[in-house]
Amino acid sequence: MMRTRPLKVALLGCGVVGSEVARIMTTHADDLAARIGAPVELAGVAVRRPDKVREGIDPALVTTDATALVKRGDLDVVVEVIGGIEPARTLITTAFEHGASVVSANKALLAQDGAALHAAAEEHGRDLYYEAAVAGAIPLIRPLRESLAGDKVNRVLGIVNGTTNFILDKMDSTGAGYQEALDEATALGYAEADPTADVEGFDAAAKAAILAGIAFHTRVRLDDVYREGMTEVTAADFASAREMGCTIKLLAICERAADGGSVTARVHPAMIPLTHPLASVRGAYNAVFVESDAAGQLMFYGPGAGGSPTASAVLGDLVAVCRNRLSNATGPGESAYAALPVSSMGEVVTRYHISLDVADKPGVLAQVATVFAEHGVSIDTVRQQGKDGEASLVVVTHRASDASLTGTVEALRKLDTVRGVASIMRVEGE
Ligand SMILES: NC(=O)C1=CN([C@@H]2O[C@H](COP(=O)(O)OP(=O)(O)OC[C@H]3O[C@@H](n4cnc5c(N)ncnc54)[C@H](O)[C@@H]3O)[C@@H](O)[C@H]2O)C=CC1
Ligand SMILES: N[C@@H](CC=O)C(=O)O
Ligand code: NA
Repeated sequence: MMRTRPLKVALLGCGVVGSEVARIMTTHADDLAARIGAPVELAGVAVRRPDKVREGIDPALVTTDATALVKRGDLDVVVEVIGGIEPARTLITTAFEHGASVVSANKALLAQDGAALHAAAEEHGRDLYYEAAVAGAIPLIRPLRESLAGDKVNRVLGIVNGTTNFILDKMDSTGAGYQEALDEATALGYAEADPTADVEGFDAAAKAAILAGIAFHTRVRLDDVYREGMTEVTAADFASAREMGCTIKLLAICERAADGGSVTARVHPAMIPLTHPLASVRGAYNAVFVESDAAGQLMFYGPGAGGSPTASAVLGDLVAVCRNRLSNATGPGESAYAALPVSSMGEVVTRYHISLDVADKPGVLAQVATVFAEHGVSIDTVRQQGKDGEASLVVVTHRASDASLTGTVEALRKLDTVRGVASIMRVEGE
């Protein structure tokens, strides 16, 4: 039966995502009411620039005082799509204190302060939902939190940043320059307010922290995630990748150790075979593999960024949270009972593609091979190309620990015959 008193929703932030949330709340109002069992009313919209014309939003609802809005006391749900740490964190905790549940898209905040925010939600008997925070429109948080709650997840691997996938895809497929591709991603609403978060891997690392925490029922913070961005990926790297039948993607990889006693989480560019499903993820799309004991391998794929796709995830959470309000229930909170330590990057085991500039003379290959052997890193293939007394040597290893590889590279740099290490890239997905 439909309740007549509307559920009151406040929107904090009306940018790329917020404006789409407001639009869909209006255009789909009847369907949302039918699905929830009560109408949903936009009770206030906090913005930074009040003079901006916002189509479809009653100017009487607009305020620059987000704090007063969340303190009203009559709100059922606060949707936080401002981004960043403050004032978002204080606004969310204030919303809980004043009786509202919260839907957020803020991965940076959740990766840093997720535990405290979950605790605040629990203390006040309210919900904290954030499907939009990881991989945009793709349902991933809810499947991990709910659908896979009876299984044991061992690995989560994928592309979780739309901006960098868009840039890498353009560089690979059209030869576009980095800045040109980044400007386009920004204009399309994919990039963070400060795109450094995207290109330096902070955004993907925040998402990896959130995914690892939920998947492994443990606490993983942004600082626990090893991070390398994609700003150093060059056209030459793409050429090398192509010669190996690979492309380059920025991956987030969260793994449970084989003995189950610890986890790792990392973000870095990696070569993957063109035959791997992740290689064909184009533009701002994301794709994530989840591997678990009982289910085996699952793949989640879809738009990972952009106003409308992200608003879809926010609206899905809004419906879920509103339903919970009507039944005086709350959804699952934080599950961190496993309390697993997060191991350092040195313990991660994978394959490597190393490109060296070396002197083109007899014995160099043997010297280089000896260094690899001394560090216990087994070589899979070597390719050498000579040019005017110099040569480029490309070594692809078998699986080795990151610590052994780091030791190998340090020793290689000390060889007189090695002029430089042109690039080191991990090889995944084989
Ligand atoms: N754009 C995207 O594709 C996605 C964004 N997100 C997340 O959604 C959130 C919002 O992102 P966007 O909409 O892209 O950013 P945006 O920069 O377009 O929008 C944020 C809005 O908040 C406003 N704002 C800033 N401080 C405020 C304050 N104190 N009070 C009221 N309004 C304030 C800004 O003026 C701006 O209009 C961020 O946490 C972002 O990481 C998540 C998934 C995808
Ligand atoms: N900047 C982010 C937005 C979505 O999370 C991205 O590009 O993925
Ligand atoms: Na999502």
